[in-house]
Amino acid sequence: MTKTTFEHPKAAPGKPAHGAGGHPGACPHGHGAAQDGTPPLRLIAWEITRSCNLACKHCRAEAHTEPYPGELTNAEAKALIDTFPETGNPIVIFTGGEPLMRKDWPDLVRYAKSKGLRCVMAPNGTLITPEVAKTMKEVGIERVSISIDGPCKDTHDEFRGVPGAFEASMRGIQYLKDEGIEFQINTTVTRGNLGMFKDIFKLCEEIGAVAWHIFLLVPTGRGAELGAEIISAQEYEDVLNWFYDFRKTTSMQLKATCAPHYHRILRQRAKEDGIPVTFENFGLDAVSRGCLGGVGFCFISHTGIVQPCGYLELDCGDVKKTPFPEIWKNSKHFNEFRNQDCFEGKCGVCEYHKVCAGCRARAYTMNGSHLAEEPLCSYTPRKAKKDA
Ligand code: HEM
Ligand SMILES: C[C@H]1O[C@@H](n2cnc3c(N)ncnc32)[C@H](O)[C@@H]1O
Ligand code: MET
Ligand code: SF4
Repeated sequence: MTKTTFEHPKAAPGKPAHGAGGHPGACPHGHGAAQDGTPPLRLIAWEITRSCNLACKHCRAEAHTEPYPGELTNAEAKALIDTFPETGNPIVIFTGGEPLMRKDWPDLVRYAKSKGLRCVMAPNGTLITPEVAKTMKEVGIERVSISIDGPCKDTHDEFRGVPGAFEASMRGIQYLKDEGIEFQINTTVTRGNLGMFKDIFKLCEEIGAVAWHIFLLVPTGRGAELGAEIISAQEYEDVLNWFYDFRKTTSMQLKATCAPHYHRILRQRAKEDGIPVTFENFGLDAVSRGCLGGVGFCFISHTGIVQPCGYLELDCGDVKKTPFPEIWKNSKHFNEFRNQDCFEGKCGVCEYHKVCAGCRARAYTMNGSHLAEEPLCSYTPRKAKKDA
């Protein structure tokens, strides 16, 4: 059975990820920035439906099982896909909600593939049957992410709100493996599972995940009620330093998402270790950056609202009213994110801004503005120190 290999969005070895416009989110596929300096899109997270069969405690979407009104129709969804290639050559993440709850998902993926787009999917894993896995393979899904937030059924099911979720996801993973579809595990970091990290990683290894992506909890949606689960700035510093060291012990691809300050920590630690931050030494992390929202990444909601990411409900445009490439190019907020001068507090003066930029969603939910400083970063920029 042939195995699909998902190539990461990265710069060609030896070449910087920055395009002609100098944006760190520039195109990994050799396409430079547009003539006008608009950075090309690398990744689109597209919430094809918000309906979901689970009830996770932290869910940014506060997803429920019932249908949501206003979901893009099949025709609207295809018209949107038609516009994707104009923005660069983005990888499309078919997400949700639970993307498998949208009946026409195979048709949409087939259509996107016919436009030359690379497609990956982010189901929670519980609805993957042998037939679903076969269809995924047939339509050309290149990688699937499955979220696992605890190393065993008790911890995972408690967090995901539905008994049996862990075992159903594990079964789903087995069906993916049977079809030779590669998968990664996504884990949300909370105070509750911090102590279980080694066990979660061991599980990823045992089941044969190609990557482990950790997502640092954003207190939005149902996650806003999880105050006590949000770890402190110092705990973030500790866990991201641990992640830096742990990376050296495994060949599995590790990535910290919604943890932009990891890109600062990586550079601080690499400098101490005397290791240049190159693709050869650090893989994707060397050529990517922390918050890619509006710079190389965006999110499109089930109704067609474009956002910097799923965790920040900042309306940057409506694809039903404005062509998506125009939104990507002209959105006021996206242009703010492309210019450090627009940032407030220490993120506005930080020498690591270009590789970090802080989590814009946490800035919004915890500090009241999408341009405020990252609330969970303990670093004091050199310039802020001088001015103090
Ligand atoms: C290949 C399979 C992958 C799948 C299925 C996947 C899935 C997801 C999903 C579901 C989200 C959340 C979207 C949202 O609600 O906003 C996300 C976020 C994200 N992913 Fe992935 N991902 C994959 C690979 C990657 C890779 C290789 C990268 C590296 C560049 C990446 C970078 C990101 C970024 C930057 C975010 C947005 C969160 C942020 O702003 O930091 N993903 N991913
Ligand atoms: C794509 C990933 O996003 C996670 N996810 C869902 N809601 C939140 C939140 N509030 N904060 C961080 N991650 C979240 C999912 O659990 C999935 O693993
Ligand atoms: N439902 C999927 C998961 O939990 C993707 C979206 S989460 C808001 O991984
Ligand atoms: S986090 Fe994902 S799986 Fe969980 S309720 Fe939300 S959409 Fe569903």
